Amino acid sequence: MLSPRSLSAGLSTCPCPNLPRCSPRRGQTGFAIAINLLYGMASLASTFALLLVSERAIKAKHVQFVSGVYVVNFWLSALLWDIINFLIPCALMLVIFQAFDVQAFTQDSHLVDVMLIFLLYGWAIIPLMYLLSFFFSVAATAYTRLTIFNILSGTATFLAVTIMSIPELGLVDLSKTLDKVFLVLPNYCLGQCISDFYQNYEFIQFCTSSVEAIFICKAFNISYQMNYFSWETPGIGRYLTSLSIQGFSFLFLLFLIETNLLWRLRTLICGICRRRKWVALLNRVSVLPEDRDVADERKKVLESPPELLSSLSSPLVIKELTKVYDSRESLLAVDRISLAVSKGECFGLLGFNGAGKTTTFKMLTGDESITSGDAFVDGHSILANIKKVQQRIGYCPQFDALLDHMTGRETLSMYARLRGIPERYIGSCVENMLRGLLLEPHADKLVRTYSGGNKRKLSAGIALIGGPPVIFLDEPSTGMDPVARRLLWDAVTRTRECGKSIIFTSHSMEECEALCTRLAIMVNGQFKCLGSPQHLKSKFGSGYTLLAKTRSEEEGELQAFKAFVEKTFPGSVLKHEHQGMVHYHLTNKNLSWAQVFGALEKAKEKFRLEDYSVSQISLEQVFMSFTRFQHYTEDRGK
Ligand SMILES: Nc1ncnc2c1ncn2[C@@H]1O[C@H](COP(=O)(O)OP(=O)(O)OP(=O)(O)O)[C@@H](O)[C@H]1O
Repeated sequence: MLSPRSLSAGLSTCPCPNLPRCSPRRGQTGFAIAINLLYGMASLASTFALLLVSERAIKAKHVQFVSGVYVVNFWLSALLWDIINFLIPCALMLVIFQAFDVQAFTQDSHLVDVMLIFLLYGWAIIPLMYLLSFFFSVAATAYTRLTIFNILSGTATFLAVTIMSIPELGLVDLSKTLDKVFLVLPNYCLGQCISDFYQNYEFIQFCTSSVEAIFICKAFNISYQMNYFSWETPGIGRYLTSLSIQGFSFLFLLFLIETNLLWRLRTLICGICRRRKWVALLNRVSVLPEDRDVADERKKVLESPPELLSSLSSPLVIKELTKVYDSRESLLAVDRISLAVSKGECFGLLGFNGAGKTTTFKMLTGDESITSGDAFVDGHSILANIKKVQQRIGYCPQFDALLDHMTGRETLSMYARLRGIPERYIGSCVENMLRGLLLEPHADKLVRTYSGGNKRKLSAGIALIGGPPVIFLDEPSTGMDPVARRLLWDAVTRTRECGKSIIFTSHSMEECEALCTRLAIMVNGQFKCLGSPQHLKSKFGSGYTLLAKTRSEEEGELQAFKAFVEKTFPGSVLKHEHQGMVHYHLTNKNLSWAQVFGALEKAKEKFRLEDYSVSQISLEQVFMSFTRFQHYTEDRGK
């Protein structure tokens, strides 16, 4: 029997060299169309991974999930939209077939058949591109590598099978085996569908054209299928069936990955293997003494069930939350923190770079796995029901997770919709947020044209819109100008006063003093102190701060003033000295304001001080006093 592929490759086995319909040149047409189509489709298909890679890399996808998007909705809507977009160039291709009178694809109702081939190919290749997009974090790299993959998995496999099916090479059996193996590749199936469809049409045309032709076809055992979708060669039934199954399989794998089932399984297995190592790591750290307030908070959380704490108006309960990163060597990033955040509370998480603040947020929003412990939002466990938790939280990540091709207004409207705000209120809600954050002049500009500060405002707006019960803000005011920062503080304060729980990180002590009702200083993944700003200042910063400026040209007077301070306020510590400016910590707790000012007013005349100020110890000084606890591992010292 003659293989249609051997003919399609333009081989000398054509049984009817004198008949124009079966000339080798005509035999090559289907093959050539298939090859060219595969090249085109290789680059078209890889474009469907571009947006996904960027969305995942900048965490925009995560923020959408946190804002309440269901995994199924996210992927099926993406698939539907991409298939529609994919079918547009496919429809143009049909117009080209029509324009060039490619009868095999245009006669009878073949346009519909070819469209079905394209549709099933799209159904299979798009989810495959979605799956492979997980291997990349840069869109351009994803595009080039996926195009190469598509070319190899389409053109190369199609060519290999076609060449091996030449009887003279003696590899027909191998080609048949490979034909079955490559059925798992959408690009291969597309090539075969187009090529075989064309050949089948040619055979039908020739073999049914005259009595002699029927005789020739019988004599040379040329098989053709009147039903183009037949299972037997050159029907394309098995390729189409394979494409349909591939679509379902790739989507199934995608949901396995997205629902973190595979990842959870891996974490569970790794957890069992590494548990002993982790326990040793935790035991090593646990010998350090704990601050009284931190211990009290831990006791409160551990002694009451989270449901009870939630009903007692603590929507966020963190219970012994721990994270160990297992990259090169185990790194304890978050060390058994316990905390209950009440309604209407703004809790500040302060810490040095690499202290573990962002990791805590990542675990609380479902972006990172939890090594041990748990957290509860409105009584729902993160471990058991992350979706319910995500529907109740707003998240402003450390780096802006914004979609560049949308405007600020569109972005806020989208998140308002995701939060479930009724359609009729969305406009006013978005307007209020834009006004509140001073974003109105930029509302209709594309996000990619925004300055860093405006992007930050928009990220904060996304977290605040719709007023979820618990809001996480990771360094929300970074890069904002002073006016914008104050507007953000106002927005955060208004949200807090509406009874929402806010937990935020910042490196600005001024911001913490302005916003926090309570705060904790985190060092090496542990809370080192916890309480209201005033409580921490009183507890860790007794005494006063003295800043004085002498006339720098007179060194003698400076030395005399220093001697005066040390004599008048015994135990005072010189913190800094710079160009005639001295910074003292007056440690004596029993000094009154009157004593300090009285002494300094006299000194002002005597030592010709340019200026001086006395203040209570600042939060920054309290923060700085914890520097000694921070150890910088290779990773920590970012
Ligand atoms: N994916 C990761 N793999 C391994 N180690 C990590 C990973 N992410 C963070 N770390 C390490 O965990 C520690 C805590 O990092 P984290 O980003 O939580 O700190 P942070 O307090 O948010 O710092 P910053 O103030 O600079 O944002 C650091 O030592 C960091 O190097």
